[in-house]
Amino acid sequence: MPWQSARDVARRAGGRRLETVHAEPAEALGHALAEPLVARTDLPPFDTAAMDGWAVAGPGPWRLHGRLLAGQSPSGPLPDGTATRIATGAPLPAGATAVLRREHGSVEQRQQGGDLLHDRAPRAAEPGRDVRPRGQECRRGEPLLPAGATVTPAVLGLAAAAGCDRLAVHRRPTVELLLLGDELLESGPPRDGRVRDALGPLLHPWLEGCGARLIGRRLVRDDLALLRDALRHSSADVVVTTGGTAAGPVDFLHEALAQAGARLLVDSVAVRPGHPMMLAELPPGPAPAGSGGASESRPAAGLLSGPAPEPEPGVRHVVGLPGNPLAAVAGAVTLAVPLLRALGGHVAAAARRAPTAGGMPGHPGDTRLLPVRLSERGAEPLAFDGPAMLRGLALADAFAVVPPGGLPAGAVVELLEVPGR
Ligand SMILES: Nc1nc2c(c(=O)[nH]1)N[C@H]1C(S)=C(S)[C@@H](COP(=O)(O)OP(=O)(O)OC[C@H]3O[C@@H](n4cnc5c(N)ncnc54)[C@H](O)[C@@H]3O)O[C@H]1N2
Ligand code: MOO
Repeated sequence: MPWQSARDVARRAGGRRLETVHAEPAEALGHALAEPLVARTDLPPFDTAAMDGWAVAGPGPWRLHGRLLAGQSPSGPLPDGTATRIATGAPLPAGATAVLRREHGSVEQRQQGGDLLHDRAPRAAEPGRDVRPRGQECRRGEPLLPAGATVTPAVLGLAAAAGCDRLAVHRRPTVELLLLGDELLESGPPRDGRVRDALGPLLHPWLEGCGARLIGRRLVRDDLALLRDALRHSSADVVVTTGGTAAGPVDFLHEALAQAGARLLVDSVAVRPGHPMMLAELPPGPAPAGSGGASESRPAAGLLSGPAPEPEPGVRHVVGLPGNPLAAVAGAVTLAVPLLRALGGHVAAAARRAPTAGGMPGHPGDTRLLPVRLSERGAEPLAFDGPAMLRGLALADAFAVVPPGGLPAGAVVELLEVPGR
C-alpha cells in the first residue's frame, strides 16, 4: 500500500472518535475539545486600567481623591474634572474617560482644594487611552476555540480566564504496549546476544504526548499462544506491538492476529524504513476486570454527555510496528499517531513543509522517511539513519517525507513530527 494511503486508512480507522467526558481543566490537558470552548464572560469582564496611574474624568487638570486597586469595586462614579489613583487591572469607575500613566502625571500639592493632577504626557490625552475596554477580547457566549482543538497549557489559561470550570473533551484512547522478542533486556548493557528494549522507553512517553493513556507496557516472549491471548484479552482501545512483523521463525504477529479474529487494514507499506508495519481491527474485547462492564476504555453511562449515543461496538485496533527501532518510529508516525489522534477527536494538524538544503536521496519505488535537522538553509538529512539506529533521530527536528526517486536541493519537502518535537 502507498505510504499516503496507509496514513489515510489509519486516520479513517479512528474516525468514530471516543465519547465525551466533562473533565476538570487539569485532567483535560492533552485531550481534544469535544465541543467548542465558549466564553462564560466578556473579556475583559469590565473596563480595566491597562497601566498604573490615575483614572481621569474629562480634560485635566484634575482634583485628586481616593484610590482603586485590582480586585476592588469602584465606590461610585468619578465626577468630571477629578481623578483617582488606579492600579493596573482595577475596574475603571463610571465616568472615567482615560488612564494617565504614573510617569506622565505630576501632582501639585495645594494648601486648599486638594491636590491637583497635571497631564505631562508627550501627546494629548485621547479618551480611552490605556483602558482595556470590556469585551475587547471576546463577548460572553462567543466560541473561542472549535471542537477538535487540543487542550494545551495556553487553552487551560484561556478557559480559566473565560470562566470555564469543566471542559467537554473526548476520552483519551487507551494503549497497551507489547514489546515482542526473547532477546530484549530491560536494564544493563547488551550481553549474550541480547539487546536493550529501546522502544518501550521511546514509545511510552511519545504516545502519551500524542493524547493516549498507557494502561500497560510489557515484554512478551516469542510464543504464539501468549501473543494471541495478549491480543484477545487486552482491554485497550489500541494495542501497539513491536517486532514480529516479518517472516522470521518466531515472527508470530500475522498468525496471532489471524487466531485472534483480526481483520487486516494495512499489511506492509511502501515506505523505508518500516515497510512491514501493520494495522488491524480486533473484535470487541472483554471489559476490564473489576469495572462492572464500564471503564475508561468503554463508554460509561456516567461519563457520557448529551443524548446517549448508540453503544460503541468496542472495536479495538492493533498497530504492529517493526522491531528495528527507526522502522518502528516510522510505523508509529504513519499508523499509530494518526489513529490515536483521530480516536481522541483531534483535528489533523496542517502539513508542515520546508525547502531541502541539499539533495535528498530517495528509494526507487517507496517513500522514504528521513530524520532531518532544520536550519535556516532548510531541511538537512542526518547521519546514522539506518533502520536499526536511533542516533540520527535523537538529533532530528522532523522526518522529511521523500517521495520515490528523491528530491533535489531547493525542492519543498513535507515534514512529520519526530518523538517529542
Ligand atoms: N526475509 C526478510 N527478512 C526481513 C524483512 C523482509 O522483508 N524479509 N524485513 C526486514 C525489515 S525491513 C525489518 S524492519 C525487520 C522487521 O522485523 P520484525 O518486525 O519481525 O522484528 P524482529 O525480527 O522481532 O526484530 C528486528 C530487529 O529489531 C530488534 N528489536 C526488536 N524489538 C526491539 C526493541 N523493542 N528495542 C530494540 N530493538 C528491537 C531485534 O532485536 C532485531 O534486531 O525485519 C527484516 N527482516
Ligand atoms: O522496515 Mo525495515 O526498517 O525497512 O529495516
